[in-house]
Amino acid sequence: MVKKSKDIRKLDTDVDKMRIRRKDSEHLKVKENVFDEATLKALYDLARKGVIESLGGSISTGKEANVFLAEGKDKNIALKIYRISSSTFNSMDEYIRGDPRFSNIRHKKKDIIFAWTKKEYRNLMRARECGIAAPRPIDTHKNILAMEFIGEGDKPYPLLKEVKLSEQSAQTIFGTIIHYLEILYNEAKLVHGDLSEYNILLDPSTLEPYLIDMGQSVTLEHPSANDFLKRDIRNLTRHFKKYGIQPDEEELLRIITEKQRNK
Ligand SMILES: Nc1ncnc2c1ncn2[C@@H]1O[C@H](COP(=O)(O)OP(=O)(O)OP(=O)(O)O)[C@@H](O)[C@H]1O
Ligand SMILES: [Mg+2]
Repeated sequence: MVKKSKDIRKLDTDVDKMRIRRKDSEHLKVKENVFDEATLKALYDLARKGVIESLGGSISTGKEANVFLAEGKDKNIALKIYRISSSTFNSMDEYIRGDPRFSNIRHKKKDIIFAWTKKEYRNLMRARECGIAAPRPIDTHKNILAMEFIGEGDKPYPLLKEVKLSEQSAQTIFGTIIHYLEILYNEAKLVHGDLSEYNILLDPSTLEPYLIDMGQSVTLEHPSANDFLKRDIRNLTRHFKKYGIQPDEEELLRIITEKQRNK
C-alpha cells in the first residue's frame, strides 16, 4: 500500500468530516455529489503538492461548481470544484467551441470540464495582470481551481447583491465596475459573460468590487462576445437602477468598446 503523507492523511480526515463514507478502498460515496473518485484524487494531488493543507467548509453550491474554503500555504484559499456530473455542461461546450484557445480539445465531457476549469484560471490571471480586482488564481488541476480567498477571516465578502449602498457609494462602485469592463475588453481582451450582482464580491470597508466566476468569459473573437457584453451591461444597469443610476446602455457599450473599434 502506498504510504500517505501527513498532509494527505489530514485531508482524508477532513474529507471524512464532510461525511464522505468509505465504502471500500476503491469507492468513496460522496456528499452532495462533489467528491467523486476523480475529484478526490485531484484533491490528493493538490495536497501532495502543498497547495491544500486542509479543507474547510462549503462556501457555495452552484449550478456547475461548489466552492470550499481551504487552508493553503499559511493562508485561506478558495477551491472551486466543478462537478464532473454537471448537467449544464452542454452550455460549456458552446462557450469553448468559439474560443480559438481551446480549438484542439477533444470534446469529451470530462475534458470539457477540465478545459473549462483551466479557462477560468487563465481568465482570472489575464484579468489580474491587467489590474482588475479578481481572485488571484493559485493553481488548477483537473476540475479544481485554487484561488485567493476574497474575504475576511473565514468569511467571504458579501455579494454585491447582498449589500445596501448609499447612492454615492453605488455611483463609485458602478464607475469602478465599468472601468474594469473597459480594461477587461481592451487590455485583457475578454468579456466576462456572466456579470451581475451575483458575481461581484464587495469589500465592505474599501468598497472595492471583485469580479469573480470567470469560467465563461470569452475572448473578443468569440462570435457572441458583443452580445455577452451587452448582456453584462444590461445586468449591471438593472441592478444599479435602484440607486438612481440610469446610464444609456448603448453609450456604455460605445465607451467600453471604443478603443478596439478605433484600432
Ligand atoms: N475566491 C473566492 N473567495 C471567496 N468566496 C468566493 C470566491 N470564489 C467564489 N466565492 C463564493 O462562492 C460563490 C460561487 O462562486 P462562483 O460564482 O464562482 O461559482 P458559481 O456561481 O457557483 O458558478 P456556476 O454558476 O458556474 O456554477 C460566490 O458567490 C462567492 O460567494
Ligand atoms: Mg456565480
